Amino acid sequence: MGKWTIGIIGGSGLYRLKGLEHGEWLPVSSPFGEPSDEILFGSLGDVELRFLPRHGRGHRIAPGDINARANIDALKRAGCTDILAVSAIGSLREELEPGHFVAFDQFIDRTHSGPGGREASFFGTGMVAHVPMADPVCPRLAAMAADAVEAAGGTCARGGTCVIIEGPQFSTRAESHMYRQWGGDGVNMTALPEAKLAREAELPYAMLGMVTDYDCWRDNGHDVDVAEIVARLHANSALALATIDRFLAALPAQRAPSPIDTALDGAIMTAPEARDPAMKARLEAILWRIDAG
Ligand SMILES: CSC[C@H]1O[C@H](OP(=O)(O)O)[C@H](O)[C@@H]1O
Ligand SMILES: Nc1ncnc2[nH]cnc12
Repeated sequence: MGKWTIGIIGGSGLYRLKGLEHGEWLPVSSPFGEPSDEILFGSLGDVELRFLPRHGRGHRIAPGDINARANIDALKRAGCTDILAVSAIGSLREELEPGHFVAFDQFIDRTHSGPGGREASFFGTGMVAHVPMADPVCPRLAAMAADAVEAAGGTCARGGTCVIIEGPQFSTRAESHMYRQWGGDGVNMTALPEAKLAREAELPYAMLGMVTDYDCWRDNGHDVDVAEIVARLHANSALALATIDRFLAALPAQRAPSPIDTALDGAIMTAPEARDPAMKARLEAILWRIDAG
């Protein structure tokens, strides 16, 4: 059993957290490049908190340019044990109305990862690792996030599949219909590769999607636009902040271990003597537990 240090990644409309005790924005450098912003260090009661706005304060960074490796590495260096990500999402289901929340449990990846774009792994040639992603979300965190939405007076679906598109354009109507046929419940541009990297960093991750719009599958002559999304984000911001407060307040005093804490056990394929030393050095924070053990 140990202490919680919760990393909150704020999406569109969530660039600051109010009410943190001794909250201080501090730079955290990462060998993977620049994180989206400084990290807000603070605490609420007994819980340590680290907050990072995914697009940077002022929403400077486009979805495809977010350096998710630097963000996750910096949160790991900042001591996080778990990550709760909050994101705007488009709804692919009639019953998921704007204003509702979804604690997703599955993702479908439609992003284009690779050099110069979204780097989707800390590992690669020189040190090869394959972590399990069958269940990309920590069920314990997701359930607590859904409880927190309800405690704050909101509505939250428990489970659902989010399709992560490359963006920055919204989907075509044909794509939106296809995502529904695939079983998608929501659509977003940012939860991946973030969730994959969190798993490689052995950080349990949950994604709370805030429905800002119906994606364009409805064929009712009203398609998604940014003005509608921003209005919804403003209307929902108090609920999002209250949800985070409730989430933190309801955490058990002690953190029981999660199987995700050891996700790298058995995942690294490269023999110790064949590992690239420079790569190993860059992976210092990700491999802390393994190297310390
Ligand atoms: C403002 S609509 C597009 C924007 O919103 C979604 O998520 P996030 O909250 O992380 O910004 C989507 O992925 C896009 O980044
Ligand atoms: N309709 C949509 N498509 C992709 N990302 C979104 N984020 C919020 N609404 C979205």
